[in-house]
Amino acid sequence: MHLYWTVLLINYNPVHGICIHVVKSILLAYKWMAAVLGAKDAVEWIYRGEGAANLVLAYCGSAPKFIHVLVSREFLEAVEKKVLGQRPSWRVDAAKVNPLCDSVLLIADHSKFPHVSGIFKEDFCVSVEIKPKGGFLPVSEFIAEENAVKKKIIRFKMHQLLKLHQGKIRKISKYDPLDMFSGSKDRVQKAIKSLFLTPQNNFRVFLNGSLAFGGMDGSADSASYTLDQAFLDGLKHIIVAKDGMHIKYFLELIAETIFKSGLLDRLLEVQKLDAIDIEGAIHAYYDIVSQPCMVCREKDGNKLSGRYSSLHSMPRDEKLKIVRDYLISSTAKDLSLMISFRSRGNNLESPYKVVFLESTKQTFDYKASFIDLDMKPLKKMEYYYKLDQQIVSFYVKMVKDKEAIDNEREDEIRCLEDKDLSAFLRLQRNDVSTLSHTSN
Ligand SMILES: O=P(O)(O)O[C@@H]1[C@@H](OP(=O)(O)O)[C@H](OP(=O)(O)O)[C@H](O)[C@H](OP(=O)(O)O)[C@H]1OP(=O)(O)O
Ligand SMILES: Nc1ncnc2c1ncn2[C@@H]1O[C@H](COP(=O)(O)OP(=O)(O)OP(=O)(O)O)[C@@H](O)[C@H]1O
Ligand SMILES: [Zn+2]
Repeated sequence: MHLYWTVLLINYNPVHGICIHVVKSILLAYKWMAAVLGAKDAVEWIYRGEGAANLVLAYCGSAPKFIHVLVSREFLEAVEKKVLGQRPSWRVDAAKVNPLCDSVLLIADHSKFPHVSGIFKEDFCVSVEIKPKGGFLPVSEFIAEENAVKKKIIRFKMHQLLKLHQGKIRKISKYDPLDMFSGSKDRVQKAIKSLFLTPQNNFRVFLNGSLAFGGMDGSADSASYTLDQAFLDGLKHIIVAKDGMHIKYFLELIAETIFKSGLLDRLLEVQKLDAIDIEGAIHAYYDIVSQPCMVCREKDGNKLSGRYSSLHSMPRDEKLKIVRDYLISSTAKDLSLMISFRSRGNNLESPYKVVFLESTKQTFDYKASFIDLDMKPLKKMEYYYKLDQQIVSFYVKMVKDKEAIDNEREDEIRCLEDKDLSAFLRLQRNDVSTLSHTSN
């Protein structure tokens, strides 16, 4: 018998105008789904995580699998009440479950292997969730000179400074997406280690579907990254290491899988659909929504808008393609990758891909999936442009401030050196005179 573990996505009340497409797609199944979940059914749904738009619950009951599920207001209210204690308070304040939804979306739980009873005795499963973010430096000719730093420094790194300044994070991430997407095994390993050291909202580990490491709330600054004993004990079920270095080997396993699977190479291709950067795409956007181009209007003062005339004079379908590709790329820059592992043991019939971990000489089944694939909405384009400019200008300012501070420090050091030198010379002169006194 196959028992599928599923997760349930409940749309929040769209107070911030978020995501109604999930609800729309569910209504299609209305006619043929008979069961409606009631308040008592909430016990079978456990909190899995959440983002800005969705609250994600995993099914732990034994009912047959479904694809779309109708729900009652009572079920939604009971679920909201049930998980309240587990949700981060800032998420609770930011959004409520929409009690008017009459249906929710069931999707496969990618943090587990579907359980097939009788085949696997040791069903222990460890999963990682990685949000790799954008992994390439733009080369667009439309990037303004004052923003040229974007071609050298990855956005993630610049954004970290702004987030630190805004209090969204307490320390700068050690992670560099350029390592992750480098195609070099050593650099992928470095990226995984960095994620482990500073997971923020980019790295989580689940043991048998329950969060074991990293922040649950999806915020960039989750408080508890402590390694609890349960996590270490859990890893011992998967990784066989007499030297006790389970974490080291686990990180190697993740890096090996990412490197071998080529998953990020394919993701990078999609990210690169953003060929002309938001500084180019924004012009096409204004034309598509038939609004005057605010960027050209602003730049008119310094006679730079001519530079974008090639974009404004393009045929409409090309402009549409630019914007569509930009939004697809943005989705690819914000999605997460989930990889689940279990020890393969002697089972040769497994339908899953295999990875071999050289350090422990173990073979693992793995399955990898991308999650959070909701297409970014067109209306975000203006916001993307503003955020991009904010990130870059803040970074440039910080670098300039730092240079100024460094220069000031150098001056101070020079001054101090001068003072020390003259003090030293004075001392020497005194010594000489003392010496001459003594000799007299
Ligand atoms: O702009 P970014 O790079 O900060 O990405 C946002 C993410 O922030 P991050 O920097 O990864 O912590 C942000 O993540 P959090 O909610 O902060 O965990 C969202 O994923 C947001 O997408 P959406 O608005 O929910 O569709 C993301 O917005 P998009 O820009 O991808 O639309
Ligand atoms: N299919 C899945 N299997 C297991 N866990 C999942 C699945 N989908 C989502 N999750 C968990 O729930 C969390 C939130 O889901 P998701 O990112 O889709 O929500 P969102 O509201 O769209 O987030 P965002 O703010 O990034 O847009 C994920 O980070 C992940 O931990
Ligand atoms: Zn323009």
